[in-house]
Amino acid sequence: MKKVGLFFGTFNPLHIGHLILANHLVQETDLEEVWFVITPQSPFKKKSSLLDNHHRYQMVFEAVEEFPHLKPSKIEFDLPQPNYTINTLVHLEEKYPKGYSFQLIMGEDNLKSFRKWKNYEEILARYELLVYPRLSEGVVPEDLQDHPAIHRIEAPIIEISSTLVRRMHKEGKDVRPMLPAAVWKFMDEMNFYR
Ligand SMILES: Nc1ncnc2c1ncn2[C@@H]1O[C@H](COP(=O)(O)OP(=O)(O)OP(=O)(O)O)[C@@H](O)[C@H]1O
Ligand SMILES: O=C(O)c1ccc[n+]([C@@H]2O[C@H](COP(=O)([O-])O)[C@@H](O)[C@H]2O)c1
Repeated sequence: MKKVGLFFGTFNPLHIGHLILANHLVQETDLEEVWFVITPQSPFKKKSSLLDNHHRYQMVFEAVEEFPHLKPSKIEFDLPQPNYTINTLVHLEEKYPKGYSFQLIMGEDNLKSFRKWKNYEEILARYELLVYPRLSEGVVPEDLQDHPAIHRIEAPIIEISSTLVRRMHKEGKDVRPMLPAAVWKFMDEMNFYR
């Protein structure tokens, strides 16, 4: 049984915060692989300045190419939008009926609003959540604090965001240290987020 951690996001673009976290999980937990699931349309996010799915995929693909345990996933590209994670999980179980066991990777910020996710109770009944620390406002709801399906894991906190990268880049500032080299190269060549 291959243990796969699913890391959902818009990755607009992927930055080193995402990459460091995914690598940390693969190195420090019993996850064999982490899949970056590129979400076409996140339920609570606006579509403004969102690059085409395939361009976001391409950047993840190039960034993880040299890391054999990290993979990009297009699984949500043909699913209805906005992309509810429960639907994707059902689809994944159909596509990989044997040999894989999936867990969800989630930042503590998302856990705080997790009760707004579609069918979150069903997700918790069927999947383990690996929750890593983030700096964020608010509190984790009491019923999720000691939930048996929720596992806290240690990981470095790197508080940068794609929004910050896009904003600074648009202002003509240097963002290269925040991006994997391949992401920067593609973004620059394609004139993204200008
Ligand atoms: N610096 C970070 N460290 C760890 N996890 C992060 C970091 N930034 C975002 N994440 C998490 O990674 C997942 C995918 O992130 P997403 O693509 O939404 O990036 P983002 O940087 O938050 O984007 P945006 O600024 O465009 O909203 C989300 O679950 C998000 O909480
Ligand atoms: O299923 C839901 O209801 C749901 C609600 C919000 C977010 N998600 C998933 O979580 C991912 C990260 O969310 P966000 O808002 O931090 O970008 C996003 O790409 C979706 O895959 C899922």
